[in-house]
Amino acid sequence: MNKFPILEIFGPTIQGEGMVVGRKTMFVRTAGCDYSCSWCDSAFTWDGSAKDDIRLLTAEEIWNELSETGGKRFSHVTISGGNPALLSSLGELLDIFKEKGIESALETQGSRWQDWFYDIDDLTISPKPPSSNMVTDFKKLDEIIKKLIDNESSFSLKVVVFNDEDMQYAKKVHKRYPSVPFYIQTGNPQTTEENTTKLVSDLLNDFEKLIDKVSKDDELNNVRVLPQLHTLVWGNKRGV
Ligand SMILES: C[S@@+](CC[C@H](N)C(=O)[O-])C[C@H]1O[C@@H](n2cnc3c(N)ncnc32)[C@H](O)[C@@H]1O
Ligand SMILES: Nc1nc2[nH]cc(C(=O)O)c2c(=O)[nH]1
Ligand code: SF4
Ligand SMILES: [Mg+2]
Repeated sequence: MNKFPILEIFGPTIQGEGMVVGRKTMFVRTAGCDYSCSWCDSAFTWDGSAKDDIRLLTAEEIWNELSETGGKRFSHVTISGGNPALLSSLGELLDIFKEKGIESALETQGSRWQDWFYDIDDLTISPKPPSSNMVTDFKKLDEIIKKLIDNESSFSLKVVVFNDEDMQYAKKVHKRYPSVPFYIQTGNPQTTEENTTKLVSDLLNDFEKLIDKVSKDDELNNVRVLPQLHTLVWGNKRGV
């Protein structure tokens, strides 16, 4: 039995981001990432600060905990991290979902491929813009996107935008893969702010500015602009 490093299992809540925003879902958050984005809102998955909370669980144990936590009140599970695509055997969990009639979503940055991506219902690839300090391997990303297009997978691209340079990057990604549904998401620069009223007010301002930029840009006609809905509701709270 393979074991997977798990940091959080929570829900039901709503998917706060991207292609299935608003969908009622459970979350499974894996530990470990091959990136270290400067603004990561889940840095505890890779910076060592929550290393004592990591549990090694089998797919069956993850399923049992999802069932105990969510009861009969869910039909969809989102796998996020960290980068869940580091886990080559995670297909074992997707086999259980299939058997139980549960739909799945994945959040990953497009740095690694796994064949179990084919079994995900709503797959989000979120390449990282310059403000993250990460560098996109476009050869790898090309390979991943080609496989998903050839398989007719339901997937999207989501780029978080903090500044004009990020917007240029977002445009470059959208141009490179014009047939892939494209989402632009507000960046949260205050991931440790505890004053939710202030945070939400600032984020709504940033969201408005982002909408304005996209509205004025003739290369961004076929895109969707979204905030992180969960952050607008719960601020930087974990496990929601
Ligand atoms: C925490 S990541 C985990 C999954 C995967 N490592 C990835 O980055 O796609 C989940 C999503 O949150 C986004 N995200 C992380 N920090 C953020 C921030 N400060 N503001 C807005 N979105 C953020 C990421 O870009 C990604 O789309
Ligand atoms: N409600 C909610 N929606 C989310 N969408 C992506 C999340 C993530 O951290 O990957 C996330 C999260 O942590 N909570
Ligand atoms: S790739 Fe995702 S989890 Fe990893 S550091 Fe970046 S935002 Fe955080
Ligand atoms: Mg998050």
